[in-house]
Amino acid sequence: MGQRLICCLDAPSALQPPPLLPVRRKLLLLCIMLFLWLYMFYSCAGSCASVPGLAGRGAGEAAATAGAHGEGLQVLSKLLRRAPSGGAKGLAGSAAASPSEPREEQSAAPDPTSPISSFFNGSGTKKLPQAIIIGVKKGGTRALLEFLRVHPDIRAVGAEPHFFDRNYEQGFAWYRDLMPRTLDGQITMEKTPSYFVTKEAPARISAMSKGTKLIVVVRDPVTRAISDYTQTLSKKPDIPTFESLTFKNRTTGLIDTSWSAIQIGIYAKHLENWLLYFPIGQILFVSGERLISDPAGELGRVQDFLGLKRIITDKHFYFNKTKGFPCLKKAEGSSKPHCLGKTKGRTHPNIDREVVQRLREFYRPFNMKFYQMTGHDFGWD
Ligand SMILES: Nc1ncnc2c1ncn2[C@@H]1O[C@H](COP(=O)(O)OS(=O)(=O)O)[C@@H](OP(=O)(O)O)[C@H]1O
Repeated sequence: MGQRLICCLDAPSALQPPPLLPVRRKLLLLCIMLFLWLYMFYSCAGSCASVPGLAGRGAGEAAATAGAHGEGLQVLSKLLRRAPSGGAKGLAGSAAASPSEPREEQSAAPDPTSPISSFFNGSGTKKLPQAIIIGVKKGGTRALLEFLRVHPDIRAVGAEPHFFDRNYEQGFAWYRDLMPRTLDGQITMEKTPSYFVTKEAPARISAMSKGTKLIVVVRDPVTRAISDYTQTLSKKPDIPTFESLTFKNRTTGLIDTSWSAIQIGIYAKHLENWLLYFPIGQILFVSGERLISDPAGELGRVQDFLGLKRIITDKHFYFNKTKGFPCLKKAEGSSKPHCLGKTKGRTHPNIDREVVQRLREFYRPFNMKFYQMTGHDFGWD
């Protein structure tokens, strides 16, 4: 009996839990926590784009940022990339219909309705934009916005809201809701290139705020028209030739100014409309050509105009020979190089040299007027 007692006291007690159990319990608890954590991240995939630091970026880019923060988060990155990126209410439809911006070029909009996402969106508020890229279509507006997003003090909505032209009746609350959350000192931005040629846009933007800073990326109107035509051709291969659309009467050489591809390039005429509501100093004109040949230089001007520290410099860019354009060494929220998609930098069709020449003559007086109005010679002639 005594022997048995000694034996039982020495042996692991039946009353004590085996030493492995607490470890298992801890492991189980850890697993549950990890699962919950994964679930929360997965659920907020879209909304993470609204979290300061990731604002206005799609789930993929948000994921890339998460991935950059640690090895373990790389698994999360993959999950997030697969996560459905919901469109902001009412925006998806209008953006899909946008003639200036094919859908594949737009960043995924966040899903602000997810309840778990609001947990992550605690800091920052949605504000109406203080600066807008108002044009011009095919000027290089997407490149400018993507480059600006590298700046930590800029938060931009990825898709084109088309508020001041197509969605104005939705009201300012709708518009504000599309915006990413920002902290004090951060600038909210959007770009919709069609604003520049929309008659009502200047009065409407002025009604939102007289102090709104306006940015216009302008490009040689002849190349811009060809770029515009190339985009339409890529969607509708059966359209008439550029040459035939250019003229009302080819024999007399009368240009068809009602064709939007031609009309948009009469910059001086559109600018007059803006100057009724905004002083010229409140509008920055970015050269679409220089945005390609010297992106850092143009970005320097834009940062000055926005009152921001010059953080985006030549260190951020490299020239991608295959793409034929400058690209970002690191897209914001990613460690990987980033070029714009294949709908930017399309090969243009060859246009009859005489037609190009005629168009140059047509635009010359308007260009001169535009140089005079802006105090800047863009060198298109
Ligand atoms: N870095 C970089 N990468 C690619 N493309 C660049 C870049 N910088 C400017 N561009 C020029 O941008 C032109 C498209 O202009 P937008 O972005 O304003 O087009 S849109 O109105 O939003 O559809 C596009 O016009 P196309 O070349 O005719 O396709 C480009 O020439």
